[in-house]
Amino acid sequence: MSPAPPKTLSTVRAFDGVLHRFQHDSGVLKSSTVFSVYVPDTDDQQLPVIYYLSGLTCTDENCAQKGCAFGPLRERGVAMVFPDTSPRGEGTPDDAAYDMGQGAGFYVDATEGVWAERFQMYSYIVDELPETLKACGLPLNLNACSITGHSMGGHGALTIALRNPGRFASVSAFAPIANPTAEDCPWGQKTLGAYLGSASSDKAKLHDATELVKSCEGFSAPILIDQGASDNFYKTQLHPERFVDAAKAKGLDVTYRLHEGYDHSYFFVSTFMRDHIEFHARALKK
Ligand SMILES: N[C@@H](CCC(=O)N[C@@H](CS)C(=O)NCC(=O)O)C(=O)O
Repeated sequence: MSPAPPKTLSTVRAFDGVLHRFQHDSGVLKSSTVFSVYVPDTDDQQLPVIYYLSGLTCTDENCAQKGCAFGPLRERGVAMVFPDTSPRGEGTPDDAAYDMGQGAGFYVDATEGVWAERFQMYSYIVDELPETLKACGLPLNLNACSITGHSMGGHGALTIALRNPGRFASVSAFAPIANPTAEDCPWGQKTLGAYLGSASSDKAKLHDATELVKSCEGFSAPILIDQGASDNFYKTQLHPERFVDAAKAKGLDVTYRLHEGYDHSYFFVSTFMRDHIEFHARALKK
């Protein structure tokens, strides 16, 4: 079934391009949802696309406002799509804590309890969002795409890329939650446990980049991961080196950079955003 056409909420000019904000009724999320797309000015009707998946508590706006992505996107002639991080609105379940419920969809298809009906962010990003983008009237080539994300969104980018080999030209992550089913990842234990029944189940391991990479077949896209050494969540939640070691053992093309002094915030993300955009632009041949 074709998704309902999106409605334009706003357009704003920035860095010789336009940030478009759309709303649509998502059949997958069973709610109204919002996403943004930055499109640099161009005569090219076939711009490649980078999907940016945000972290806990974020909407489509955090990275658009603080990620410093537009200048490098304009220079390379690449568009960027910023989805929300969960379903929202009337009738959508939530949790009092910031790390579960609205703003914390974890890019999985929930199967348990109140979450199962709407918390279907994996299917939304993989299937419904690209279909919806086709109806936006923008000059995008949705067959030429890469994916990146921050924290929970880095987890989303890595797991979605690994589960869909050949779909993304490249994948990158800023401080990803890289091994969420591990006992020393409280975010994964709690929230994947709630959404999928148990964080140690085979179902949950399909949403764990470190577990997926150990058994991935046919995946050859280059991978870039940046991590701040002064990130409070580095050793207590994220564990990026576990993914990097497993990817290297598999012979994958992975670059890992640990940056002294950087924390988990958008000061860190924005510092290295240009590198990520250039990394993806090379893979997208821009
Ligand atoms: N609020 C949480 C942390 C949540 C958090 O750090 N979220 C990150 C992604 S994991 C973020 O991007 N926050 C929004 C922002 O900085 O704009 C806490 O106090 O520990």
